[in-house]
Amino acid sequence: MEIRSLYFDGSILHILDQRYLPFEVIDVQCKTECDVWEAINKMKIRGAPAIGVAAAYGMYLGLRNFEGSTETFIQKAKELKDYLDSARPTAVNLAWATKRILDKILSNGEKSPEELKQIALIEAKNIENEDIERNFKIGEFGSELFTDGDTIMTICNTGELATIKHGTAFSVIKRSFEKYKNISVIALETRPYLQGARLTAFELKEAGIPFRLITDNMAAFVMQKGLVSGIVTGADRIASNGDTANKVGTYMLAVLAHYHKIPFYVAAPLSTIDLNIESGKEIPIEERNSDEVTHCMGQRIAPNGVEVYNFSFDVTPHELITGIITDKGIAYPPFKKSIKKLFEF
Ligand SMILES: CSC[C@H]1O[C@H](OP(=O)(O)O)[C@H](O)[C@@H]1O
Repeated sequence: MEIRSLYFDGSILHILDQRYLPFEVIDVQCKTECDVWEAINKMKIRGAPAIGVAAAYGMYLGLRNFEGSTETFIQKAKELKDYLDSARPTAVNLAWATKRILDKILSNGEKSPEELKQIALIEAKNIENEDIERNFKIGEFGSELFTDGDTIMTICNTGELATIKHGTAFSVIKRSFEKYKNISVIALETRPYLQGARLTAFELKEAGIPFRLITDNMAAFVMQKGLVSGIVTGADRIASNGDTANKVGTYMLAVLAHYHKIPFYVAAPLSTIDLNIESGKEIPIEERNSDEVTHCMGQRIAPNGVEVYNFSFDVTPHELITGIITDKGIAYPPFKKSIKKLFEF
């Protein structure tokens, strides 16, 4: 079954509501920028690259019925970017995508609003199509790091549902499975949204890749038992020094990998690298509703009124990262230098 996180039919942005997977396939029809904002904020669609593409289409949906001068059209586009960027703060791909659309409009400021609407739509389609090629290349580069018989651990979901196609860390896993014998996966369930149990397990099964699903608190023991050859995770924002924000629990894996001398890789397109920040200290970490912690699949599991922490991401210091796999190649320490070099290609 072909899994698509989203598709634009020329009028409506269709989003697969991931909150109900793998049990129900529900199509969310986004007709306005508000529909897109809600789809991102409520995690109907999630995954850094996927929310970037959704927001790019959200810019078009917010502009397509605009009437007025080019000057007020540009002002509207700037307001739309700020609005859509506010849906979720951590994944830089969101703001990167809306900036792509705004910059395209600004560089064509002499055109009419009707022409600029089409330019915005074409740029959104470009961002969508580029994601496919980028992720395929991530898989090619990353699979060079593995060999026959390897077991790859991963957290959260970085597959087709988090991107447009191939995935990021999932692309490395899939390409390794295609190239080598006896590749298998250990996937963390990834509380509280259960991206691993609900989405990655679904995608691995669809792909016919052997895997074991584990609870997040099993990760250390599984590593101590020597069952993990390497770890590949996704990323939501990578600072210019290589510090990486990713799903909460990633930092835990990195520390454990360091202790157990297991290679720890991050996989992401260049659009996930934020050269405007020096370190992970500057990355905004999203905190979500406490219900996600006190409930599981809508079922209350904690007493009423308990206090929680619900950090949706954490930051892995670059010192714990073996390499960063991108669509332009693999960056190795010192990351400040190697990341900069990737942008020169
Ligand atoms: C290739 S997806 C990158 C990243 O996004 C996920 O977060 P969320 O499910 O909250 O959107 C997770 O951190 C993935 O690694």
